[in-house]
Amino acid sequence: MFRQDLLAGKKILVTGGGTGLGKSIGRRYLELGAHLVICGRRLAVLDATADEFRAELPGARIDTLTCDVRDAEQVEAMMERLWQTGPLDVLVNNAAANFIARTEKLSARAVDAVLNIVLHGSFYCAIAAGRRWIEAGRPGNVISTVSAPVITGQAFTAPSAAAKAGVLAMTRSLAVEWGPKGIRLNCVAPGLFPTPGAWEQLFPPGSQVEAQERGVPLRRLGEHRELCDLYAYLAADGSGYMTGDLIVMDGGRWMQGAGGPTFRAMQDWNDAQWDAMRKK
Ligand SMILES: CCCCC/C=C/C(=O)SCCNC(=O)CCNC(=O)[C@H](O)C(C)(C)COP(=O)(O)OP(=O)(O)OC[C@H]1O[C@@H](n2cnc3c(N)ncnc32)[C@H](O)[C@@H]1OP(=O)(O)O
Ligand SMILES: NC(=O)C1=CN([C@@H]2O[C@H](COP(=O)(O)OP(=O)(O)OC[C@H]3O[C@@H](n4cnc5c(N)ncnc54)[C@H](OP(=O)(O)O)[C@@H]3O)[C@@H](O)[C@H]2O)C=CC1
Repeated sequence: MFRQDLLAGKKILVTGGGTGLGKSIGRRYLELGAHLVICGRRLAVLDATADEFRAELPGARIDTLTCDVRDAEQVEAMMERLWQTGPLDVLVNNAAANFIARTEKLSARAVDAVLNIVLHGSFYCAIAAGRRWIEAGRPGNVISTVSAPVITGQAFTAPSAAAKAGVLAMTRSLAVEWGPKGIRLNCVAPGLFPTPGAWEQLFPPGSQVEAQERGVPLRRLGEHRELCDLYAYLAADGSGYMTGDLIVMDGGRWMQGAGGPTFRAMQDWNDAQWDAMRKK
């Protein structure tokens, strides 16, 4: 889809880049010539991913940095180290946490566990990068991973929905505040893109009442490559006029809600069922 050197010369940080979607996005950035930096809390996970990438893509430039994004001091220290080898061009706020629970049963620590990673972590990273871009008079680019519940809300995952909605509000606020300085920010809301992390937390064995594809108008799950190409586009200069946007890539899943189960069932009606309905 893209020229192989689309991202050559760009240094890109993917938070939570050692696993799941962050790992897939990082791999795509490397394929397209970027200098990739990944961070997360577990160095062994980051190093294993980096080793895998180096074996797959000889010559790939990849650095690993441990950082708990909940801690503003660790974020500052990470950015300082990262900048020592040259400025960052793109920040991808991907690190997140989520779990299913009845909201009235959540402890304060449980609420904070999600809000601190998703909302505070994304804020700390955006400010630490943004301040450096502004001081240096450089353009910047922030891509934040949110989810469709920023539009709809989502029962039993209220802290994640609220935190991601906060990240969208941050994105739109800073798109205006920092736009004149050449810094742009956008959000991506992926639908169902299987990863061990998300599936362990959100779809435990036995919890499914129907095949997950049934809830998606396009009747399939997302492929990582499809999502990664969107992140590649957003990281590239060719998307330079996009800012403050929310791009949902979910096969139409989030729009199912308004029709309810009856209209959803109609997606699978045959001609006889439509004829019977007309004759009534
Ligand atoms: C298509 C649908 C849209 C989906 C959108 C979003 C998807 C995702 O974000 S998927 C990403 C999934 N990946 C992860 O969650 C990985 C990171 N997760 C974690 O690190 C843990 O799961 C964490 C969130 C619990 C944080 O770990 P840690 O900081 O080590 O926290 P503790 O284990 O000490 O727990 C803190 C606090 O939270 C309570 N708690 C933990 N799990 C649950 C639960 N399932 N239900 C209720 N409460 C939970 C835990 O008990 C602690 O509270 P206190 O007991 O009061 O101390
Ligand atoms: N998979 C899907 O279908 C969907 C995913 N998303 C979003 O996509 C993103 C990736 O999720 P996914 O790949 O599925 O799940 P993962 O669990 O694989 O990814 C979460 C990543 O965040 C890192 N992380 C968690 N807490 C911290 C922290 N405090 N500091 C630094 N890093 C941290 C984890 O690494 P470590 O534990 O080592 O710190 C891990 O690499 C998330 O933003 C998620 O909300 C949104 C909608 C759907």
